[in-house]
Amino acid sequence: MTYEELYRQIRHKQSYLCVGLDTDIRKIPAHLHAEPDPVFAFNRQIIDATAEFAVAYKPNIAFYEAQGPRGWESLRKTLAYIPETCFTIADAKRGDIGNTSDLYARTFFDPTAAGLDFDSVTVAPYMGHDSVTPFLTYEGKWVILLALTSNPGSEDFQLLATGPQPLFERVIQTAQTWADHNQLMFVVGATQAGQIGRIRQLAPRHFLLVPGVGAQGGSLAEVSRYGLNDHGGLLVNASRSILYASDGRDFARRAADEAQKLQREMAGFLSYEL
Ligand SMILES: O=c1ccn([C@@H]2O[C@H](COP(=O)(O)O)[C@@H](O)[C@H]2O)c(=O)[nH]1
Repeated sequence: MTYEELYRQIRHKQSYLCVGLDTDIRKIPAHLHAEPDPVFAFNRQIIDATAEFAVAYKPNIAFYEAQGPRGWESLRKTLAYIPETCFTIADAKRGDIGNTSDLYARTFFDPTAAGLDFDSVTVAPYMGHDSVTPFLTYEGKWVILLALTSNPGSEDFQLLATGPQPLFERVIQTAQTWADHNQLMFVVGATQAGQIGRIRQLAPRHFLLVPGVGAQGGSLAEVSRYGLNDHGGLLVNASRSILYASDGRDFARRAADEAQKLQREMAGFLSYEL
């Protein structure tokens, strides 16, 4: 999906919601365990219930890998089920020496390899340019680079001063020499809303993937205030607050309610920006 297509979806749905498919087999409603593939049965109903409110879906790969071969199959079916009009993110946080990154990229971007054809993958910047650029050789595919993450440990390295700037700012600036806003996004935690204005100055056109509203307590209002640009420019992710709004038979309806609540709030912010 291109930058302009993503923007069109944001305008059309009046939403920059990304639903995180962090599907934990231990948390899904009991009645789904009778299904042949409980994780896919859960995801299918979540996608059906939320697709009108969301422009993106982000399966977190850990939740599927932890299930072994069954998990990879659930992931493959889930990805195939997500509507074409939605942007897809493999939240895998990969990155290694060049030939290894090359294989990670094939895993998520080349459908003839592992049967997966994601639009994007999250990548850790720590190993530098040659660990990231193999992902950028796929036309029409995106790298979403970890910049300033939502967790408390983000302080350990990302905020360390490197000369006059914290390390995460150097990541954002240097990465823009590898790819432009048509192929590169940055992860910025919603819990870091105080930094989003500065990040917008450094990367005015790039999309920011913002996890951390809902269960982690980040503020959608603050993120939107400082992060929106003239193309939306944000994908705000919520996982647990949507997926596990109920653990009963009404889980999909309750997930839709949560997604709609976020979408309505987003529509209010977008009406000033688009
Ligand atoms: O900085 C980061 C980067 C990634 N994540 C991921 O996003 C979701 C958040 O889930 P919630 O349940 O909405 O808290 C999850 O997959 C994380 O691994 C993040 O939270 N922060």
